[in-house]
Amino acid sequence: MVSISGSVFFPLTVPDCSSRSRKVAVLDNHNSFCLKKKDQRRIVCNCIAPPPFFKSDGSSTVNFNDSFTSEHLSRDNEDEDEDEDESDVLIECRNVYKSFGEKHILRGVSFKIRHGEAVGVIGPSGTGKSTILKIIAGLLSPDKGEVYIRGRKRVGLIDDEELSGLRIGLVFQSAALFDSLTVRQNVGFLLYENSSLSEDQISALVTENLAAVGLKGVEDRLPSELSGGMKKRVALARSIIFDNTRKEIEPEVLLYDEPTAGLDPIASTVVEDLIRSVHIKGEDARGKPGKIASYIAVTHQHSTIRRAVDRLLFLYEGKVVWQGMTDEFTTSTNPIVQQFASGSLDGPIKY
Ligand SMILES: Nc1ncnc2c1ncn2[C@@H]1O[C@H](COP(=O)(O)OP(=O)(O)OP(=O)(O)O)[C@@H](O)[C@H]1O
Repeated sequence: MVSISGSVFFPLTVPDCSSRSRKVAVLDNHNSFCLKKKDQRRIVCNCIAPPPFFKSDGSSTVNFNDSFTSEHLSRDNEDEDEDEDESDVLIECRNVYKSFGEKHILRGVSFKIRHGEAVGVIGPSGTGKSTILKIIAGLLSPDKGEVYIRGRKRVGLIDDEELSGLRIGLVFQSAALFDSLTVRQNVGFLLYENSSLSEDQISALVTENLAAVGLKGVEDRLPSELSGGMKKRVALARSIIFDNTRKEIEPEVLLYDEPTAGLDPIASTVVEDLIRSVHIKGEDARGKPGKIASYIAVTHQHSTIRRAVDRLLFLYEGKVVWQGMTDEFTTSTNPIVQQFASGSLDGPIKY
């Protein structure tokens, strides 16, 4: 199942969640919010049946490899990797193009995200980093090229509801909480809207997921009663909550759009550690393994590159021009990477 976590969907009138309001405002193709009836909205979409090597908790019975162990220039066509094990690929963008009017933003972007990976997307402003996240989330469609979700080509946007196999959550830079809803209603929003769980079951899940991000006893507070850092935690809890009574529980990929932008260095560290903690290779605030299978973080922050991700994709002039492990970023001899890492005005990147 590909699902878009709560951050994307905003209630138009935000009544009492228990009434399970039927109208929401959703992000349209122009990045603004438009009205849709709940019946027309398909949060669950573009899915494939989970292959047998995934267990009900989203973990895998096969060995997943870290896909890139050394830096390399990206090839235009990753189909060449015929001998590669594809069984752990959760998301693949293949030769993706996207223009906005005369602005040709993405011009053949190709990469794969594997189970267990923590990937950063970096590159100069305006190169389409957020755009690629929105395409992966199904909020925008590519003009050309394909997005594969666990090996199945996605057709259409988030309105497709035929297949299952992966949940995708998009976490915006701002916490984007609903001001007039309590923390409980914010975190449980998608479950109130889309599950058949009882109020008590949702409430218990909300408390559990808040505990995973280190928050206790805040369920009845309004967002205005929280600090900025607490709001980010609540937003993260809203992104990781899911209906755990379902027979098949799909792995989840989280997409973070500049999660530490505008934060001071210490607040950034807190968020970076939080991102690590909800990943399956991390340990959440309760000391339990995180639930997020893989994540992609768009970032400009050096601290986030160093602390929160393992592998980097460098987007420039519409393509992935370099990819490698984070420790290779500062030692790379690639002139584009060197200029970006040093912040120099001299080099191939022109502003
Ligand atoms: N819906 C849209 N309609 C028109 N233009 C758009 C739309 N979305 C993005 N753009 C344009 O596409 C370009 C890439 O935008 P995007 O936000 O993906 O870049 P970015 O690499 O994330 O930038 P930054 O690092 O500054 O956040 C920008 O010039 C932006 O103005």
